[in-house]
Amino acid sequence: MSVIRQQDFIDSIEDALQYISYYHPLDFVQALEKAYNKEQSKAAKDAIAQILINSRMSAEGRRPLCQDTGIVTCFVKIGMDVKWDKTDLTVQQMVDEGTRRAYLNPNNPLRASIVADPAGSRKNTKDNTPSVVHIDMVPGAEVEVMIAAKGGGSENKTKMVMLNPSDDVAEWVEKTLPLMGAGWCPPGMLGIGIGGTAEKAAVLAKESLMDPVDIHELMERGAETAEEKLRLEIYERANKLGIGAQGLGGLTTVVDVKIKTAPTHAASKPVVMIPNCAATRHVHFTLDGSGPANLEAPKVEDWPELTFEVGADTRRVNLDTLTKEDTLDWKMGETVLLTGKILTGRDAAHKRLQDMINSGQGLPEGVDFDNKFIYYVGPVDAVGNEAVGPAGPTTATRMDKFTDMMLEKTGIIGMIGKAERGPATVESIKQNKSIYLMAVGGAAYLVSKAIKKARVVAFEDLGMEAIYEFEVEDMPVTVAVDSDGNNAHTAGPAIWKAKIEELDEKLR
Ligand SMILES: O=C(O)C[C@H](O)C(=O)O
Repeated sequence: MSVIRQQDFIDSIEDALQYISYYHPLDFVQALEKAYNKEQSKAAKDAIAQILINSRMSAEGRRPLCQDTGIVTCFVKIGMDVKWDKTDLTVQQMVDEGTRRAYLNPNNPLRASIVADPAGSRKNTKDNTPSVVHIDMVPGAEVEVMIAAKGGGSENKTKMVMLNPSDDVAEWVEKTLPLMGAGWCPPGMLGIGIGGTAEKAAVLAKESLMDPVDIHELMERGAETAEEKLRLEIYERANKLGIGAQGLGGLTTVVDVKIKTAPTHAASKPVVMIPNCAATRHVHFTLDGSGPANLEAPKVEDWPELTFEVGADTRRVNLDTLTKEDTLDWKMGETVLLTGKILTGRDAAHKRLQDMINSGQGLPEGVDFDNKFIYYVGPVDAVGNEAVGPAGPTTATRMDKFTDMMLEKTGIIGMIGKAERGPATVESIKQNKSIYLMAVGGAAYLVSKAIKKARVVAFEDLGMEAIYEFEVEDMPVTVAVDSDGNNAHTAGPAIWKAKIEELDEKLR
């Protein structure tokens, strides 16, 4: 029997969430470094470089890797021989208390992303609670915790299917992965749950993502079980799709595939696939009654030292004098350095803008989109002398439904975000002679260094979803859809899928 102090548990949760906000797991860094060294697609290699540079900067600066500091997801395995020193708080309440403290930490505040009343008012709870807690009673006298901060962009791409018993899981993954686009910020991991019931498969998929990256070890020793064989097959088929980093086309889409299974009904084969993004964050600790968890800081020397430099001939633009005509010769794939003012806005702000425009109220006071770019972002609050905290792009695809309105009614020149736009939006960008630029998702701390000033101009009550004005200096972006409708997110993967087939042919 061991006695676990509630305070030790809460302190450990708080420490763990702070820790994973700025330390990528080292196994993931090493997997990304391998992918970087192997990558032949320039766009994908540059994106991985930015993710790795960002990762090192976050570890050094102890600031979040990504502006989306996630929804807390916690697996707690409680030994049957454990006794708590007090019983006033439930395990859910203890995890929530640790979460609250971690997210409101004044030295490294994390972004509060959780909204209550999801089908109604969607009001931010302001402290990132409640967390999602899975509790298991297990043999023993310890409490084992696996905790993650899961980004919304990758969670949104979860897929579930009830296959027929004889259906092939690898085939389903190969068919489904391209439909998930790039909003999950590849390269990352795929967690796959097979069996049980529908909800059991989802929990298995999520739990599988808590394991370290070890696919290369598996390749070396060879598969021994059906699950291991399937992991290798899916890893190979997924990477042959050519989706690549940020969906720009390239050799590495996934750095590992994890599978967990459970016995299921003879009539069923439930399968859930959950991707983990480039900002994969999780840690594992055990409490035995001797005090809180002691999470050792990794050595920053273990991160690769990379540089990302744009070419001397890169287009530099002054946003404060830019017009739509100036952007007409910007070409898909080109890097552009932005200096000047941009306005931000994401899901909740777009919805409110739409309501205001439709009701005849027009734009809120102080908001003038004329000849401006809108940046889809929800930043972390600033500390010290930062203008703003980590502020990487959010998934632009979610804003597709508002794009006609923004292009036709507000005077914006174009948009900045991450991931692909749908076919109708690409067509609308072409018709309106607009442009869509992308920044690298998962390089949020690096991106924030280009933001020199920030102020809220409207919708302050929306928290991180308010409309901000940012003043940026040499903010690097890539033209993802140009004014002729050329689209990097369809062209890149198609080119790299064909190149990978060619490379395979040569190796045969
Ligand atoms: O909420 C965000 O900032 C980003 C989100 O995780 C996304 O990837 O779209």
